[in-house]
Amino acid sequence: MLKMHRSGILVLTKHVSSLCHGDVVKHIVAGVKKVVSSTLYVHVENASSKSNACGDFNPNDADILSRLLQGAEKVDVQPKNVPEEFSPDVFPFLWKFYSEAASQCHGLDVNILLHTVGCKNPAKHQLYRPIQCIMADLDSRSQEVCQLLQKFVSSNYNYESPVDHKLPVIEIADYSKMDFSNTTNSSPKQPCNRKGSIVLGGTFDHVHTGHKLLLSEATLLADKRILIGITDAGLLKRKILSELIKPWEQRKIQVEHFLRDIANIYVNQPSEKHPANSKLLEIVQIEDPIGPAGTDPNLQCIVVSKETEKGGHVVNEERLKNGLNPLYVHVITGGVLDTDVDLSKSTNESKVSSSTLRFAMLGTLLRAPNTRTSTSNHPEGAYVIGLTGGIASGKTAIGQRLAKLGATVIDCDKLGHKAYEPGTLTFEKVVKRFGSDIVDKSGAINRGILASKVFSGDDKKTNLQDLNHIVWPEIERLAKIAITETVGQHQSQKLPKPVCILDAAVLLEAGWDKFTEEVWVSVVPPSEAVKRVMERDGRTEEDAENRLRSQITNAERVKKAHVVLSTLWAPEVTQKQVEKAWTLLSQRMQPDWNYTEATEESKL
Ligand SMILES: CC(=O)SCCNC(=O)CCNC(=O)[C@H](O)C(C)(C)COP(=O)(O)OP(=O)(O)OC[C@H]1O[C@@H](n2cnc3c(N)ncnc32)[C@H](O)[C@@H]1OP(=O)(O)O
Repeated sequence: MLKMHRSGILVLTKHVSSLCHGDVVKHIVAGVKKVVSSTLYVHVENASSKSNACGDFNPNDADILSRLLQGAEKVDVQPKNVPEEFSPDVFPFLWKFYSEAASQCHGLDVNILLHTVGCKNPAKHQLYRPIQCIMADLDSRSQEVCQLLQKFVSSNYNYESPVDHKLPVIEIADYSKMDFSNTTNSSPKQPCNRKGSIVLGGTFDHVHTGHKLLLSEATLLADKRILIGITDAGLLKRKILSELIKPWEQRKIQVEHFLRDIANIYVNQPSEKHPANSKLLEIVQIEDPIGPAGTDPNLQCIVVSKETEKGGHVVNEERLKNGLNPLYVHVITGGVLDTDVDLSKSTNESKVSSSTLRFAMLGTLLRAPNTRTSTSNHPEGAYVIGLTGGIASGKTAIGQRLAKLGATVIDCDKLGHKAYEPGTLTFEKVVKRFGSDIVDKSGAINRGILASKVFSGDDKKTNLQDLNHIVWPEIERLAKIAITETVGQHQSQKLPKPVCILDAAVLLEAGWDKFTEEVWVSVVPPSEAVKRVMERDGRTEEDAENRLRSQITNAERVKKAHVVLSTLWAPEVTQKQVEKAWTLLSQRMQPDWNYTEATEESKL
């Protein structure tokens, strides 16, 4: 059985055209899967457009490597980073490798290195993440091959390694068992030429396989400059689960890190000194779908996916209007990019797109649970989860599902009603503040009348603030009593620590997150919430919107959420999310659970 490593570099010596053949990539990825779990770098040695130096396979691996090393050792005497044409098979290879890895190796972050592709005598390249082993398509039983590979990797890359001895070498592809017939005499293809300065755009929420392909092909086609427009939050409001889209700055950094890792690029001003033939990367914020692609005269090519090809033509129409040359539209091989898929019909999380990745985040832990502080006035003996969300976001349905799984749900809306029952001090305070016209014939507060004072009219804001100010402390007191009673019952029956769900619509506005271990937020789009309030409570659209506006937004809630759930789809989809959230919660309630270790593991 092979030892698993967190990270490694795979050296592929066979020519890309042969690597693209049949199931070769599939076999290679299956081999990699047994060796690395977290980060993989892939070095493609032979991507030249000329006939491949080592591709018509020489059975003597050491010979191949010696030749590679001769190249590596000559770096000081030869000019570095000399551009050359590369084989068009690089594109299908990238697509095959990235998509095969996405389907076989869940959680493996693959980075196919491109600084050698289309470049003679590349300079030593910096790998930004440590590597623990070398994998190759060469026979690692030979000590000579292993030593040469170790030398090859150390002379071509700067990297950190957590192992203090030489990196272990593992063979992952035995070509002798693969069929390469038909690969050598295929008709010659046109080599790939650089297309000048390249532009591309997108949301780049989670850099997934589709984005990696888009960014890789753009990098290969660029000769001097890559301009990337990343969408600003305003453009994203209509996307599915838009609240879960990462902030712009974070999305920019992810794109930049990926490109710095795989290619010879720089991000500061061109006047400064940079390695020969490195490419300038510019990332800008775009507030409309066209961005600078429509106005920058120094661009030659736009890189798009099949799904966004139309956008490329829209850009060209805009350029023509602006008196600029149209761009060459390069459509990448395969890939699914930022299209919002219909998750109500398909809950298949394996299809890679940003929306499916956001969907997969539902129910998972997004940040470390709160730690108790001496000032948090935290109820003892229970694991308290604040369940919140906008009006009609489905909190009650989620609470009921959690109750079936074993949680104790404390309904704070109901406690709110109890708080000002006749005869209580809170009743007197509310009536004193809002007038006796809110008291109905039975002597109880008429919530409909009270609601009209706090959700509509000129004074609604102050009125709501005052009502909250009077009622929240009492609801908090009643909620804490309910938690203490639950703890008492569990202790007397020798049951494990209870999970108490504090179902509270305005938990965050009230600042009650300070005495919870976690905040779980239920989100539905505002339009859906309004529709539900009209149907559920028989309210007018205006009334429903007023209530919604009196609360904070989904995005504000998600910023403080540990777990996000959504009842937007069929009940069974909600059930799956809740079960996932509950299972993960049970794991983190174990005494030996550790956030740092768990998040490291979940990256595997
Ligand atoms: C910190 C907390 O979350 S405690 C729980 C919420 N309760 C409070 O804040 C107490 C003040 N609220 C109240 O007294 C009542 O809700 C009233 C008088 C405003 C309205 O009463 P009713 O019309 O019967 O509404 P009800 O209490 O059933 O609540 C209906 C919706 O109003 C919203 N709502 C309730 N209180 C508030 C508030 N203080 N601010 C904004 N929205 C509120 C909720 O979103 C709730 O819908 P949801 O359960 O789908 O989320």
